[in-house]
Amino acid sequence: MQARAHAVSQRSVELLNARVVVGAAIIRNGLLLAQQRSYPPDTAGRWELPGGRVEPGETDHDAVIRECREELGVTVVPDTRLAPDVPLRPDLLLRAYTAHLPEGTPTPTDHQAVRWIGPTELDTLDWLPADRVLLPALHPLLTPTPT
Ligand SMILES: Nc1nc2c([nH]c(=O)n2[C@H]2C[C@H](O)[C@@H](COP(=O)(O)OP(=O)(O)OP(=O)(O)O)O2)c(=O)[nH]1
Repeated sequence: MQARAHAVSQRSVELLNARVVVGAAIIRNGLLLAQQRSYPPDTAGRWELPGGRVEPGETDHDAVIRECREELGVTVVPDTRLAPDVPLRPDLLLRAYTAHLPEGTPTPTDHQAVRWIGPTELDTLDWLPADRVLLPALHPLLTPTPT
């Protein structure tokens, strides 16, 4: 029991010191923008939210805006936290924010592709494992496209 308590508290300490990767859940017209990684080889082809590591001294919101400018060439407006943080490694957390895009067309700079995803496609993409944890929080934000 003591060993387990030690392991749990050790993990809490690690997570307190963890770096944050922000992910932007950009929603427009009831669709979510997903992007497909092109590197490294073990994750190439899998889907994720736009985003990346928060730099020292930077706020989460600033990091969302910077990463989306770098990766998509557009200026998003971050809104609220989407869900609890998802641990990626002992020293890294994924923190997702909802965001909106007042104008512009996202164009990938270093990803294979970007796609606007509706509610019926959401579960079918080959998401990175941490992003899969976010899918239940994303579903209520998406609306079916009228046929
Ligand atoms: N951006 C982003 N990264 C994610 C998501 N889910 C997930 O597991 N990751 C992982 C992949 C990477 O190991 C790490 C972030 O890497 P990154 O390549 O996007 O971030 P970065 O631009 O700051 O990193 P780098 O290229 O400078 O190494 O987080 C996600 O939804 N968005």
